[in-house]
Amino acid sequence: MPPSSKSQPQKVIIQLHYNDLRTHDSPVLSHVHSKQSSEEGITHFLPIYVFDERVVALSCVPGYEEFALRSTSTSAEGQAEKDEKREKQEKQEKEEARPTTIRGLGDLPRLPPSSSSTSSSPTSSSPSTSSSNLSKIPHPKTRLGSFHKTSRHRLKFLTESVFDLRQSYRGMGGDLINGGGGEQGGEGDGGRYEVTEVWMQKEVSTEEVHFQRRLRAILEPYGTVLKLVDSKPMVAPEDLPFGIEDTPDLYTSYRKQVEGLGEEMIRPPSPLPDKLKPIPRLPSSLSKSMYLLPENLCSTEVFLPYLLAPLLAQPDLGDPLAPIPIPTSDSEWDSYTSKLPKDDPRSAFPFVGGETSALARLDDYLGKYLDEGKVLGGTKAMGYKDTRNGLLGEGFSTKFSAWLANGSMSGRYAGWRVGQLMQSLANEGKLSKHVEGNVYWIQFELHWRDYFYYVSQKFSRMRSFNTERLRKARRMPPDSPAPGEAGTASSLFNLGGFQEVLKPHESAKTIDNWKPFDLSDPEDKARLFFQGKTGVPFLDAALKEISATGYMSNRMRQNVASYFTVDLYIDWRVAAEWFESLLVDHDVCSNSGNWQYQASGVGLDARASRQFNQIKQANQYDVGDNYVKTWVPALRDVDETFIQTPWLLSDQEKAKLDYPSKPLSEGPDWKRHYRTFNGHGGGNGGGGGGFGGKGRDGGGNRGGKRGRGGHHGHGSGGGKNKGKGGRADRGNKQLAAE
Ligand SMILES: Cc1cc2nc3c(=O)[nH]c(=O)nc-3n(C[C@H](O)[C@H](O)[C@H](O)COP(=O)(O)OP(=O)(O)OC[C@H]3O[C@@H](n4cnc5c(N)ncnc54)[C@H](O)[C@@H]3O)c2cc1C
Repeated sequence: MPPSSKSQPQKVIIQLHYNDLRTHDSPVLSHVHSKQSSEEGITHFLPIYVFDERVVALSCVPGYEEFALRSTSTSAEGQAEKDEKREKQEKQEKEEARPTTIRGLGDLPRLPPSSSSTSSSPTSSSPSTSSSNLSKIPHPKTRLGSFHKTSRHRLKFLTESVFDLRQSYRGMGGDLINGGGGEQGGEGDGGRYEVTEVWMQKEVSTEEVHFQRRLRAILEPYGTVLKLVDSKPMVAPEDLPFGIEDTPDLYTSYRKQVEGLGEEMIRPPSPLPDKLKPIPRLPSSLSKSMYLLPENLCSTEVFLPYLLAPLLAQPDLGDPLAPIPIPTSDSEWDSYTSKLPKDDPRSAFPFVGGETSALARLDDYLGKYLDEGKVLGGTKAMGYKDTRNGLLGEGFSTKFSAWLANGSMSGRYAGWRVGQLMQSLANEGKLSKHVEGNVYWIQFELHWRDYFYYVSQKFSRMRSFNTERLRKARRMPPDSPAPGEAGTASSLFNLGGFQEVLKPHESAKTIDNWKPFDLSDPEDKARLFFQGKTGVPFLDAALKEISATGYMSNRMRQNVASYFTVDLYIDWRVAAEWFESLLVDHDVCSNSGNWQYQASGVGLDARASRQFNQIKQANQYDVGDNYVKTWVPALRDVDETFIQTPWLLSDQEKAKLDYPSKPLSEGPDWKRHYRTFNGHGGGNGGGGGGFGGKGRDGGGNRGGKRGRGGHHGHGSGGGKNKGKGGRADRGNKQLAAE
């Protein structure tokens, strides 16, 4: 039983949400509401979400500027003064707090070991309108390319996810972050609170790891323990058949070993408690150490415009929007919402953020889960592998990635639901080999997500051991900063990537070959790439799509990454940063891991080169050239013979188009796939393949483009192209299978 005496402290567990914006399959909720936790006397549960100023531009958020400037000056004061203040603060906390939702921003609150609160201190909600003050708040940008850390697309998805989480908690009788008073704050009135534990999802990238270390140190003097829970992957680390440091370097070995776990591979999801433990009252002084978001700002509709304003004033390279100035008066703010960009109707990702929509998508794609091994529907999943290489519309792949990335969908739950669908189909006698291959492939892809998560950890750990070897390999003085990037502990962001750790001497030989970039130069190839001006319509379509929507299919991510890293051979990290900024589903391990994988000699790819033949890919996957027509309207009326290769048009015809006259780089094997080509084996599929041929990925796109203006392309191949095709083609086939 929870302690009832007023002199006894009430024990609180805090969950600090980050990339785990859900209540379903939450190990923290299960723990807090377990018998063990009740026996330990845990009486209250406080979930908090912190909009992180390192990744989200907060300069226009009402009241934040004042808070940030005040806390900067406070942090310069001496520790003794701080302690004195805190003592005073604790005394003050004899007052009662009004229900207020908190978003902590900036430094975490210094949580007093015990406190009770009685007074209200609502945060000002009038928007900050002075543009001179706004410049005092740092704007989060990426390191190499200086892109917004979080683009408008992900910001919207994130904000929707946070407020949806709040609704989920409210639906269960709780609240995200807090509410004192009323029904929720009634318990523990006049008592004292002891925060025994703070729980967070374990994060593995450098900045987050540093943050969690700092948090642990802040909490320690108060006797509060930071607990990290590894709730991101589909397969739990403790179930892996190897230690993280022994994670196989190659994906296929990783997957095969993990699949060897059989039925034990994916644990069932954590149960949801019927009723939540109450939230404690907040000390009124909290508003001094933590920015509290007032109730009236707690909706996407109201809050998002303040987050978007700094971004919309300075659109990044490639963004089709014209700049929208930051309002400078109350009346300008009043009309600001009407100027905000609408969602692009061409988007393949037309979804809103949050676990409500995540769970709806799971049902839509994997069927409605009724009971153990009983699932209703699941038609989309039954055609997953056949359609996953599509380019247009929401139906061609699961689209789980954005929810998985911010944790509003659990990876374990998604994988487990795939298993339930297979079980249900087997029970009903509907699991043909073909259907099984399709449904299973979703788990196959989810393993890629886990794999990048685990290898990122493995190599980050190895890297610190190998620093000396790396220094030697690159002939650097022993006391010089670690090779790669100063200040990073992870191999995810180093130019030499995982290979620099695995084979430092070989890596050192090629590392200086990567071409630099200068995004301020209008002719710079990286700049033109980000603007969607490569001159290759198939690629430009994808580059324009990601800028306009924050999403790009897996097929196109591979193509554009191959072009940037192999054909253009520009420092892959700046493109990875551009993706980081834009993607609604940005995930640090999947993004950098995949970029490294595409960049020759950097990632964990057994192949020496992964060069895609962009023309062959366009012929095979851009069914009816609709992808190019959708995203590059300037080429909509170009004849199908030239729409994928407009540089082959006459100068006169080219001059009529608002489109680059030639590609930034033309691939070595492209010509034989040009639709103007009258030689052997042209058209789709190249030598021996033909329209995707027997390639394992062909699926929904297979046979999509037939009989183009009398050009070849039914894949009979011939002459020197007959047979297996070039190295790049073999790479494509392998990739398509993955
Ligand atoms: C250069 C590059 C950058 C990428 N950056 C990201 C990223 O930041 N975040 C991200 O989630 N994925 C990334 N991917 C992987 C993949 O492209 C996306 O996961 C996928 O396109 C998302 O759409 P979906 O959910 O419909 O995928 P589906 O085809 O339906 O796949 C189901 C799930 O499997 C996982 N998955 C599939 N392919 C991969 C892969 N190659 N690597 C890791 N996980 C995978 C994802 O969680 C995905 O949601 C990247 C791929 C490339 C080539």
